[in-house]
Amino acid sequence: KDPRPMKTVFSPLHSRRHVRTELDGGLLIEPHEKPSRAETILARVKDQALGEILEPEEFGLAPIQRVHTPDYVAFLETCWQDWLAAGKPGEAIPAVWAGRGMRHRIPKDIDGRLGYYSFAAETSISEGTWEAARASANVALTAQKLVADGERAAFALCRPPGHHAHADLFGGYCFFNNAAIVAQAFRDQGYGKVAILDVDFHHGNGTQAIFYDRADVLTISLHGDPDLVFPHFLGFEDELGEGTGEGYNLNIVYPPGTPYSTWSQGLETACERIEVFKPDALVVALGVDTFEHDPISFFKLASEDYLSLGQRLAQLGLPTVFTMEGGYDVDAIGVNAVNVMQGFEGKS
Ligand SMILES: NCCCCCC(=O)NO
Ligand SMILES: [Mg+2]
Ligand SMILES: [Zn+2]
Repeated sequence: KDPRPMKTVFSPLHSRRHVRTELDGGLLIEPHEKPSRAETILARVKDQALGEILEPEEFGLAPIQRVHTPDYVAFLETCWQDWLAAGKPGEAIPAVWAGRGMRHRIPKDIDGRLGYYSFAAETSISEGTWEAARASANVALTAQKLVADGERAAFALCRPPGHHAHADLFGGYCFFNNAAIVAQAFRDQGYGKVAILDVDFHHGNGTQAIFYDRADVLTISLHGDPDLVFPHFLGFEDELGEGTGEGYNLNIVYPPGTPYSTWSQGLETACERIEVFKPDALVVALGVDTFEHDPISFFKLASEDYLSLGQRLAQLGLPTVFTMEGGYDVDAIGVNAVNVMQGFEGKS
């Protein structure tokens, strides 16, 4: 049991992601996934003296490409300049996809490549998105290194988030799947089994897909019913994994209005599954859009429930990396995210 306070990893480069648009309800709105989210959490970490705050080390592309395909990474690196070179007036937004009966091949044109490499249209790209996404992955990998070097737990204050990103798809405000990159880094460093627990309101579709046929990484997500909310096309309870991975994916789905008293039953099921799996490390994809006042979600967790969540996770007794995912009530995001860490550290 490590008595030392939990370290937080944060990069000011998150602010290089500052898109002006998000397609929502037929309008281009101010994006929910905005810089003040990370700044508010950072301020709360400092206000609560949670622990030391570190800037990330540079890990390069190799650990990213252990999860994401080289062509996808290359696409993200040049997307904005390709879009500008094509003379487009606005931010880069995908608008065309291969529907049923069409071909999944990689077009030359930037509009075609935006569609090929995404699954949703709300996630605009502009200048600095690449740099911010790379920094977010470095934040996650620095937290993983802290834990691998002996810390009991570390908080990767990631922005942009990652759990919706597939091996070669962006969407849901995500580009690099930070939680998956951390899990794969643990595996590459000899941790035989890793569990990823996604407590974000939304299904971690990217994380599920990346490890779906593998038994060495257990993926679990609690989330709003995909029949009703994003990501709509994955995250149902009958998705159990495939091939070698069958039995190593668990989705726990809840309806609108779900309070912590109900949600925590799913958390208990998840924790019991993790205990049976006996992993060598735990990655928690931490979204706090489960909050009762979150503008885009429909669960009813209260701020104090995040203390309980942290306490429960600590009881697993595993080396733990938290990767920041969603949460859009910016006034409350700092208290809610840091409550998880303080609960983990024993605060009730
Ligand atoms: N209308 C798009 C909603 C994207 C989901 C964002 C999120 O918080 N995922 O965890
Ligand atoms: Mg989730
Ligand atoms: Zn979310």
